Amino acid sequence: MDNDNDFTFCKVALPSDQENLEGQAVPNIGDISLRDDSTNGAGSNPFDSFLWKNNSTDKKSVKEGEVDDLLWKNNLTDKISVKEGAVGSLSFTVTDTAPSKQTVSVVAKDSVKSLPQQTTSTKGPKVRAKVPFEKGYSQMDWLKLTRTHPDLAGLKGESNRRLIPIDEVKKHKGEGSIWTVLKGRVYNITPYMKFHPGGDDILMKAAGKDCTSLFNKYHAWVNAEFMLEKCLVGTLDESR
Ligand code: HEM
Repeated sequence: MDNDNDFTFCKVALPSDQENLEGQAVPNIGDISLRDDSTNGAGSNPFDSFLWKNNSTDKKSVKEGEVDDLLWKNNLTDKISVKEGAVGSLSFTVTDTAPSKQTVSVVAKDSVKSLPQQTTSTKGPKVRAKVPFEKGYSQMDWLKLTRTHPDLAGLKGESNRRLIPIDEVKKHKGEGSIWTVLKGRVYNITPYMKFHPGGDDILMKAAGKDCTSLFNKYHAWVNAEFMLEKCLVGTLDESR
């Protein structure tokens, strides 16, 4: 038989630029999952519009320095290590969030060029005063309560269009009844205390006074008008 016609054992050479790929695989490949990072998460969380004033991508797109916020939101409070590399035409990022769990994002190099916002920062996460919520006190639970409770504001039939002097607000700063003023509106936040993601201790700073500047200092983006809608007791009477 003429060996030139037998292709059975013909060796196929690798393209020269891939010759060294063998053995270059990501270690522990079995522990690595693939994640599509091409979306920025906007709209994927049912609370996005509930918690935040608008669905602007400002907060949720990953920009240099904003990764901390995203990590915090996803409860990734542990130290994060981010490794980047490239295999052929793919670049990858390995995010080590916990000792036993690794996540790798693989994106084509070309798409990275066309999406300049998909950058990561290896800067350590900021320490945020996030308080783990007690069972039954998540933001989902609060949303449900606002939809089912007949009188969260404790109005007992009174109108919530009443003008309320600050002196009256000051009287409601104790355990049984806690009012606050936010952007000119008076809210009975007593039922919200245990649902506050920053904790009820810090929210006590709002008790019996105008908390607008504190509120804006911590989270101006939070949609309090909507969240506390059912806690509205009136409008602050600024003339007194
Ligand atoms: C009275 C109306 C308030 C409402 C409806 C409210 C609501 C919220 C919400 C929804 C979050 C989670 C934020 C997020 O996921 O990005 C949060 C966190 C937090 N809030 Fe408030 N809050 C209020 C007032 C305040 C006040 C007056 C303070 C400070 C005295 C405060 C301090 C915090 C802190 C420290 C956190 C956690 C850390 C952070 O997100 O930076 N909050 N609050």
